[in-house]
Amino acid sequence: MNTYLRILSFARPLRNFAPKYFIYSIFYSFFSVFRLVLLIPVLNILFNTVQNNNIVKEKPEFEIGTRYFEDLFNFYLHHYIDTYGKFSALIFVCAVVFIAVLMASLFRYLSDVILQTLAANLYLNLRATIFNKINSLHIGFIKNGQKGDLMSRMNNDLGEIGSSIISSMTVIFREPIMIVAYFIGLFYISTNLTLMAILVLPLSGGMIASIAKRLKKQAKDSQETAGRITVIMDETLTGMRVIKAFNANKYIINKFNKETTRLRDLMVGLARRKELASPISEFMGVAIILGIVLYGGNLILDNNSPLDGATFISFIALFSQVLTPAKNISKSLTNIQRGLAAGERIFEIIDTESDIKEKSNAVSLNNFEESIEFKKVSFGYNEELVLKNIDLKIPKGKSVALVGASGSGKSTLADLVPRFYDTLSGELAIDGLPINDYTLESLRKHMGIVTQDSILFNDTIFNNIAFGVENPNPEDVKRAAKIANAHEFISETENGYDSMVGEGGSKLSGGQRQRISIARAVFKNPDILILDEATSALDSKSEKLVQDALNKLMQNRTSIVIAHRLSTIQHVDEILVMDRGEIKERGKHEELIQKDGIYKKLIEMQSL
Ligand SMILES: Nc1ncnc2c1ncn2[C@@H]1O[C@H](COP(=O)(O)OP(=O)(O)OP(=O)(O)O)[C@@H](O)[C@H]1O
Repeated sequence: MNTYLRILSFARPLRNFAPKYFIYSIFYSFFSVFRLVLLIPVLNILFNTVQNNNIVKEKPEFEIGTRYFEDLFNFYLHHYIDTYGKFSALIFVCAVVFIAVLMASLFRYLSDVILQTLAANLYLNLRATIFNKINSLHIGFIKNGQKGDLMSRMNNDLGEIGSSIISSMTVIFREPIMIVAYFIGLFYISTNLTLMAILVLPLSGGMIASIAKRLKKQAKDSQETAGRITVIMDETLTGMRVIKAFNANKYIINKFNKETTRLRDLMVGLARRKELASPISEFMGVAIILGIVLYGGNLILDNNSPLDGATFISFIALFSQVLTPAKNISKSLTNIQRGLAAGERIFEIIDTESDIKEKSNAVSLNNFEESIEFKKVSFGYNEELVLKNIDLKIPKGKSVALVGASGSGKSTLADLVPRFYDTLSGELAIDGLPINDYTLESLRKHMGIVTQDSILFNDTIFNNIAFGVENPNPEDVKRAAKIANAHEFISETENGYDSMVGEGGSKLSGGQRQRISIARAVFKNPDILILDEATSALDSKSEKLVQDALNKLMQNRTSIVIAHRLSTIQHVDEILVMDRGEIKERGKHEELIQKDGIYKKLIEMQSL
């Protein structure tokens, strides 16, 4: 129930919808019941059993209450019978029924529109909340949580909420009002019969509730399986080259089939239980009606009863209508379980706290003046330490290069500077103040990052360079592209700076992608540059262009370069040689060569 209310709370502001919806529903229910109660006079006319005690000779005085309307109706009915005959009276009653049906339809439409608007708002707010959350969470969350699983929650689970919770809202909110209205009508027709019917109704309700209860667990299992299927599809699409090259299609197809078969089984199990609800309520409904027919029939056959045939038939007609909303509710209760399970998976994301928290009294880093300093910094993603006791000072304007074997902790060290992760112990300070004391935005404002796999967004070249900046100056964008040796090839594309780069930059070559991401960093003009160098995948001409662009980018900036090709970093102010999370050697290129240690070995290995 809590989850349901929490999902609903996303349809804010409820006060815009609730009162109108409530009023329309009441009108809808009133006219729905009214058109059925009108069956009594219709039947009485047809069966020739119009009772004299109902005759109203004088047009009644207006007063608020059902009595007035009943008398007014009877007055006109008998007026028509007396003046124009029974068929005219029948036309009169049918006309009133027609108007009642029309009004019921109108109010139903109005209330449905309100509910759909509410549903659309709910979707909007829920989507925005998840997306904002994902944007505000720490990097580790995205790396740890599988991307496909997150996508599945945003797509499949949101869809599930739509098809179960939202579509059930009509039922949950309007049908109870309908049931109350029907019961008022039923009591109005016959108190005894209604009381008897009420006694048996909870029985079927209880049976349905017990079915619904078990559904949620199965629903959750099936959504998790659907999530895993999305992960496999995502991986297959991105990794198709590798799958084909390694002849792994069979392996991946088997893996996929295993999960889809499991999903099929879960869905069949779910359907078995869910589909039980309808027949049970159908069966119980007919059983109850039969009971009423026997009980009411007995009353009528006993001639002393105040109940007449026409009233009894109307009662049955009205009662059979109560069963429809009751059945709808029971069906929705089972449906809702799927939505609740989906809601819980979505709330898991919404409730995740970011590991990277900003202090309430955080200050803004307005200008970077002096240095970045690591003081005995240690860090690990889990128990195992990936960085151990790092001591490092990078004065403003200087550049350091991190070299070392794969997995030695180079990227991790660089990731600590923009606070993608927090240190485990020790202190990382900028201008003497721990970076945790600065606001995240002001801290990252000073940083530019060029990653190894240039990340481009499916947008124009222009927007990729001016990424995240509102109303950028086109001249600045062009200047950045020129510095990054990208202007020439951009000008040669069909639409120049307005050319789309394709998904992940797929319409560009590797070197072009890198130069665009370098242009992005140039455009941002950051004080601190973090460079995950990757020129190894490029041909020599492209590599020269990229390297030249990188060198221009690094000029006069404080840079941390993760170097894969040692030939490119010989000019930096300090080279740090990392090994299993520790800085084992440090100094300038020549010093390290003379030292004849790890660095020299690395150089020798690369020149082989
Ligand atoms: N998100 C993560 N969760 C858990 N462990 C991680 C994570 N990222 C990296 N590691 C581990 O931390 C260690 C250091 O990784 P890191 O990426 O910093 O090394 P690197 O020197 O940059 O390597 P490479 O040159 O291959 O990029 C590795 O053992 C790696 O397995």
